[in-house]
Amino acid sequence: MTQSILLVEDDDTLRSTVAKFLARQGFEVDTAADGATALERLAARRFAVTLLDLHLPDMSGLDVITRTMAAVGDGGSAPLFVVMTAYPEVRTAVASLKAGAYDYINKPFDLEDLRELIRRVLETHQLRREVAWRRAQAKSASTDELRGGTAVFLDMLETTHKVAAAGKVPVLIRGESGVGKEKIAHTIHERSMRAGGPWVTLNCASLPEGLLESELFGHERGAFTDAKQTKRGLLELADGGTLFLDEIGDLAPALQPKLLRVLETQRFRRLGGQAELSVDVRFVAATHRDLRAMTRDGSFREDLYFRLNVAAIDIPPLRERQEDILTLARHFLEQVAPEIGIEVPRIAADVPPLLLAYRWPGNIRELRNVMERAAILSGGDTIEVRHLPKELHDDGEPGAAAWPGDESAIRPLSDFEADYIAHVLYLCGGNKTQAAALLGVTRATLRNKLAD
Ligand SMILES: Nc1ncnc2c1ncn2[C@@H]1O[C@H](COP(=O)(O)OP(=O)(O)OP(=O)(O)O)[C@@H](O)[C@H]1O
Repeated sequence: MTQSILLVEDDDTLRSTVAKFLARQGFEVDTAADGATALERLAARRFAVTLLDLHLPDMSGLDVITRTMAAVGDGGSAPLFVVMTAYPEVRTAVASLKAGAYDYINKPFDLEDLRELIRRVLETHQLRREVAWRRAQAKSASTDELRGGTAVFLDMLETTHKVAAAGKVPVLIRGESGVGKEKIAHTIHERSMRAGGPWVTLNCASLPEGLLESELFGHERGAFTDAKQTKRGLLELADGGTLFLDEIGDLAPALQPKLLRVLETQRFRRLGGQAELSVDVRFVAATHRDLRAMTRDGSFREDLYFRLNVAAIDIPPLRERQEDILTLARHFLEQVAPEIGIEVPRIAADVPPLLLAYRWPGNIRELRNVMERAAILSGGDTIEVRHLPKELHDDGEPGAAAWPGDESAIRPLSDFEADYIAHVLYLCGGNKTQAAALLGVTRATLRNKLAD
């Protein structure tokens, strides 16, 4: 792949000599003779390396670095600056390294030395990305592992790992609500060579069309009434990394061709902007909808569907991988117990059959909620049937049989109280002070009731 270099130098002779030399080395070279042009070029596209003179007619090279770094922000991937400085200016060189430059070379320099420096900078940068990638891989394997051991799940995981390694190929993840689409998407990012780059997410159903568009593409100052400042869109923030588009089936028809264009060209314009910006982004989309059917009724563009669907991953619903239910249930108990300050509860023998028989319409997210609620209610002891929500007793009919039909089924009042306390605690994310306030009791009373 041809690598691009931006050369910022106001001395015409030096600029043209270095530019020609670098072009002969096989680099694609772009030039700027002042700071303002350099900033424009840097905002418009990514360069493998930017060679920067510190003395520019309109600003110092240091300003160029500082402003670019500020515009990139924490999440973005910063350009690699190599500063060109006259020999007595070592202190300025040090200042530019502090500001974010990668390396520097003293003027006058030998062109061969420059070539060697650029080679080294590119190599080190690549190595750093790889180290970040390996670290992220090791971390994701140890701390936030995906749980599941059924054949369908392992198959799906194998596809995920293959897809992760497949360069920039767009991925479409399909599955019911709560099956783990976002988690799989994140796994793809973490197991890819982009792991060291940004991970950015956008829920296409979360914002009205206009806001979503400016969120994605960014806007120039004055693009619309409220656009007081130029804003970089998520596409720019995801440069060098992965952009996760959740609920892609909800993307407004007007935005579909715009997204298609970015997918195809990796180029776009900010709202109200003239300049074409280019990015290096991998797209991973997810949906619980049947996009194929949506292309037939015209609500989703067929070309966009085919473009997204280059690699597809189907996550099976939880009820189709029953053996994973108990593994996940235990996993969530182990996860939540230290968070709410209890021992990991045991599970009574009559609970697993109910967990297995239930259809889990909300899939893994619902299972996690049920187990967290039950853990709170159990107080760290044993999780019993009464700690499970009603839906699990009479599958899928919440509210039905709320009151017992005959005397033998009547439960003590304290059971209902305990259920209700658990529910409120659950709503408060386990925060006892908040739950006590809502229930109109003191924290001590709540603690006693939980201990009963
Ligand atoms: N294999 C798994 N092992 C452990 N936890 C999982 C697994 N899959 C999903 N989860 C957890 O289940 C919850 C739901 O997952 P996630 O948000 O990825 O689902 P989703 O399909 O994207 O949901 P939605 O359709 O609502 O956006 C999260 O808390 C996630 O951490």
